[in-house]
Amino acid sequence: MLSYDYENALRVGEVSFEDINGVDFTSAYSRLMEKLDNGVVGFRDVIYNENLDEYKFFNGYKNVVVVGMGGSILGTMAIYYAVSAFKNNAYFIDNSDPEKTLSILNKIDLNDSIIYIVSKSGNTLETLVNYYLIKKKIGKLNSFKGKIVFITNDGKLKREAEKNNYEILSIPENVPGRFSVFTAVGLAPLYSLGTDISKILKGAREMDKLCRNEDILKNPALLNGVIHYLYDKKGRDISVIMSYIESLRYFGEWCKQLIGESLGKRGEGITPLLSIGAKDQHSLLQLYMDGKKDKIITFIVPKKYRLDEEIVFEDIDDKEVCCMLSDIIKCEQEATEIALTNNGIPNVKITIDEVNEEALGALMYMYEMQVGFMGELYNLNTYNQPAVEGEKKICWELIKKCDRYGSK
Ligand SMILES: O=P(O)(O)OC[C@H]1O[C@](O)(CO)[C@@H](O)[C@@H]1O
Repeated sequence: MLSYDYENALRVGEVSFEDINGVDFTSAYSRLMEKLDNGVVGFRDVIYNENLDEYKFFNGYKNVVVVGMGGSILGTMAIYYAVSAFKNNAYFIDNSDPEKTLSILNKIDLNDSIIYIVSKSGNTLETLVNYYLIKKKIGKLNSFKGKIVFITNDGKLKREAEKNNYEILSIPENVPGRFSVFTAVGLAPLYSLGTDISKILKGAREMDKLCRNEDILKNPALLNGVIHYLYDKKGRDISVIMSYIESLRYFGEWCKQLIGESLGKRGEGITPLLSIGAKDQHSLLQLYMDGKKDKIITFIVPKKYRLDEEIVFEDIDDKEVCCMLSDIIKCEQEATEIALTNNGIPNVKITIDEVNEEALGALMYMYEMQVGFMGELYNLNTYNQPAVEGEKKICWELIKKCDRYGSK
């Protein structure tokens, strides 16, 4: 399912096995388990939800449109682009970029679409405006035969959904947005996208068994968390997440928010930097090899690529080589790992069998637990994001000044 190799982070670099034993990870483990057992935070409970029928809306629409920001859409995108990368029936409206949003809405038939409006607070500006834009487009249709589902708990969007009798799904209040992929937030749209949502949860539950292990060497989430915590303390506060498959690009985007928004507090936190192999060997490997010693690399690699083919080519010595396409990218990852290790750059590797629902469930749950453990190590509130509120207040004031008809 998933294996975690950490030797290259202890054999080279500034962190030793003794350093690990010097961290009171047992207390951090206990504090997180207590929070999970007492329901202070609920991202573990939701993976044991047996009643998935409430997420299973009619999935016979040609288009699935998801509108949301941050944790309300990134988890869905991570799994969709990983598992369904070869389909093209999903449209993610995840920004306030008019070109992107209008290029989607001007192209698709909203009558043959199921539309998810996702916002836990119900007050996120971008999601609100994008909803009103869709409402405007629907208003111009003779009749709307699509379906609109709101996934929200509160705010303006909840009131709008109730006023219009739209379908409403709720999110457990004790699950922060960036931890909500295993709730209606991810599972309802992913069901409409033809993803096997029960396999996603199966993978998460398998990983949860490992994450409950107090033996750190058998608990990948705890061990990876302690290693990254220690390297941060040694000055390596940039966590490069380098996936050797394009379909994990949005998994990286989801990780970025999970790590950055959970741990970036009180002047602390590690900085996620996303890379895709093998291509970023030709853009950032120089920096990783010979730049500031402030990075630790995490490789994420599949054992098997779902599409593969034999290739025959001549190498630079004009010698014929016959191999599989996947042999090329696997050699590139191995060569990069060896080169970085030889250069004293610490690195860890997460290997999954292949990119599928179970693997994504396991991988995403591992990172949720890792961030949970790290939040306890830093002794901070992992689950809020107070620093983002200032910008929102300023933006709402500026928006009022944009009102073209002065209806203050
Ligand atoms: O789901 P909501 O309430 O629309 O919030 C969207 C995102 O905005 C944030 O609150 C940050 O502004 C994230 O934590 C959250 O995932």
